Parts: sequence; structure tokens; C-alpha cells
Amino acid sequence: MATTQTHHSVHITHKDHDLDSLQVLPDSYQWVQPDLFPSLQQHSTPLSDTLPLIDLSLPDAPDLIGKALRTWGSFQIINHGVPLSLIHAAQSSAIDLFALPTPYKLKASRTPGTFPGYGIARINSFFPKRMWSESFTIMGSPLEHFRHLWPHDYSKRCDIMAEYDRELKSLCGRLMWIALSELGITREDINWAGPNEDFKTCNAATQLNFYPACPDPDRAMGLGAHTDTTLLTVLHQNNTRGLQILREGRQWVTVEPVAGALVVQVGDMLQIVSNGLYKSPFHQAVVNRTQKRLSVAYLFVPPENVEMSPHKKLLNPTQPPLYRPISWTDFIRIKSNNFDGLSCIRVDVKDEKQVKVG
Ligand SMILES: C=C1C[C@]23C[C@H]1CC[C@H]2[C@@]12CCC[C@@](C)(C(=O)O1)[C@H]2[C@@H]3C(=O)O
Ligand SMILES: O=C(O)CCC(=O)C(=O)O
Ligand SMILES: [Fe+2]
Repeated sequence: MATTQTHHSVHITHKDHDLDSLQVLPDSYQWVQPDLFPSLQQHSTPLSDTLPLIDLSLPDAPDLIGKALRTWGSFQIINHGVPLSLIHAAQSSAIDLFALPTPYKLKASRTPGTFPGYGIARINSFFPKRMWSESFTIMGSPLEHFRHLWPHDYSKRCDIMAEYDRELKSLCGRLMWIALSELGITREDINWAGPNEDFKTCNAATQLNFYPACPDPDRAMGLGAHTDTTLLTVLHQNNTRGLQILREGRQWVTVEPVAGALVVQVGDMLQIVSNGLYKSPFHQAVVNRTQKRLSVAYLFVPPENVEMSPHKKLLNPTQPPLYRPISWTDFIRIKSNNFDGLSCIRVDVKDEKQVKVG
């Protein structure tokens, strides 16, 4: 069961395992599925569904996106405008990074209490066992870290990541307006989209995730089930399966890799703004015996210190706000101690009648 207790540090030290070199799965990696989804066992009829794949260049895209957001909280897109060459360049930097000798990677480790750098996922602290993965987080410029990793070759790689950030930020801005207009929210209704109303004042992190081939994949977990603390997450996975999304709280559905496609997911902050009409789906990444897997996730978050709240256009006496206003900075702090962050900011049922709507 995921608890608020920290089981072990999320900072890698030289004593940690080099996953590539292990022939058997150590006990510390033998995953215990948390008791988070009790209904998973009760339903034996499979939902024979696949995640919607939407062509962003077609006129019916907004309508299809609206439907996918209300049901899955996720979809894949093609013809999204992000150059494939750029996606591949980012991916190949990630491949090079994780292939570096461990001492190099450790020189670029996350410092405690901060997000950027090399290490293991923040959510590891909520689970009793270790996850079969490594990650590198970029927030702002990766220059200081990249200088350690590639002393002679960091500048070109910084440029690629800066370009990736620009392209993905502009895609996220487009997707935000589609998601909001499907709820009847227009440009006049949002005061935190920035001077050009393109959400460029939002922040973002690019997370490189690496899952080495695993000697005992059925008993291991790449990245445990979680929801993202974002408005939107836009993810590219290489051609190896692994990402699974929890459908209707009752079945894990594998997201099939589609060349050049990007997976879009609702994060907790958009669940708050949409007052629960869009839900951030639980997702996890499983591993396999023969292939290494790589994903590049773009985590798009609200501007700093701006409170997000259920949008007033969505509220009425029968639909009161479900969450109290909160900034990303305060919410990520809550989530660092609580696995289920949203339940901490839910407006109590008994208080609901007293909340003024308008
Ligand atoms: C912008 C973000 C979002 C973060 C924190 C910060 C930088 C790294 C992100 C992730 C990426 C991997 C899953 C996650 C759960 C994790 O452990 O680190 C994410 C987390 C969150 O969504 O809460
Ligand atoms: O590797 C994946 O497919 C999932 C990554 C993920 O969930 C994340 O980075 O937040
Ligand atoms: Fe995630």
C-alpha cells in the first residue's frame, strides 16, 4: 500500500545497483502491487478498448479530444507539428546519457529537495520496493549537469533540449485551449495564459526515463502507478511497449507505441481547473526481458505562485467546487508527503453547501 511514509531515499548513491549488470532480480526490486485499486480484481470482463489516436490536423480533432479527455483523460496524437527529427534527437541524447558510466551520471545527481538532475523517480519513496528505472529531469537549462556528463559536447545537446522545450510548450498551449474550449471556457475566461494568451508563462520539466531490460520482468515494475502533478503531460515512448493507463479505475490498458505519435495525459492541476470533468489517469510503466525502453515526458505545469481553482464557469449550486484553490508550488509540496494529493485539497462534502458559487 502506498503510504505517506518514506521507505528509502530517492537519491542514488554509488552503493545503488547498476541495473544493466544484474542477472537476477534482487529482493529489493520484487514489486508488491499496492492495494490502490481494489476494483481491479472484481471485474473479469475485459474492456476491449484502445487509447484514442487522434490526427491533430483534422477538423474533428477538438471534438475527439474533448471526448477522450472526459473518458480516458488521455489520448495519442499524430500530425502534432513537433518535428520528428527533434523528437529523435532528444531521444538519442537520452540514450547516450543513460549509457554513460555510473560515476559520470552521479556527478549530475539531483541535489536533495530539488527536481533537476539524475536519479530515481520522486514517487519511489511511497513504495516499499525499488523501481526498475533511472531518470534525468531537466527544468530550465541543463547546462551545469550536461557539462559534467559531456565535457566536450554539452552545448549542442543543450540546444536540442531548449528546442524541444520550445516546441512542446507551444504544442501544450494549443492543447490547453482545445481542452478548455471543449468545456466552454474561452480566452476571456482565463487570466493566467500570459500576455499573448499562449501559456508561455507556464513552466515545464522534461523527464528522460530509462528502463533497462529486466531479468524477471513479471516481478518488477519500471515506474509505479501514479498521476502527474501537471496541467498536461505529453510523452514520447520509443518503439517498446510499457506504458499502461488505468481505464475506468478497473483495467490496465497498454498504450501501443505508434511511430511519431505523442501520448497526452491530463494531470492533477487540469483536474482541479476542470472541477473533475477531466481526470488525471493513473498510469505505470512495466518492463520486459529483452528490450531497453526509453520515454521522454514533457511535464507542463501552471505558472509559479498562481492559484489554480475549479473554473467558475463550471460551477453552479448542483456542481460546487470539488477542490480548494492551490498553486503548483504548494500542491507539489503536499504531494511530496501524500501519495493521493488531490484528496488532501478536496472540499469536504459537509462544507459544500457553504461554499459560495459565482
Ligand atoms: C514538474 C514535475 C512533475 C514531477 C515533479 C516535477 C519534475 C519531475 C516530475 C516527475 C516525472 C516522473 C513521474 C513523477 C511523479 C516524478 O516522480 O517526477 C513526476 C512529478 C509529478 O508529476 O509529480
Ligand atoms: O515511461 C513511461 O511511459 C511513463 C513515464 C511517466 O509516467 C512520467 O514520466 O511521468
Ligand atoms: Fe507519469
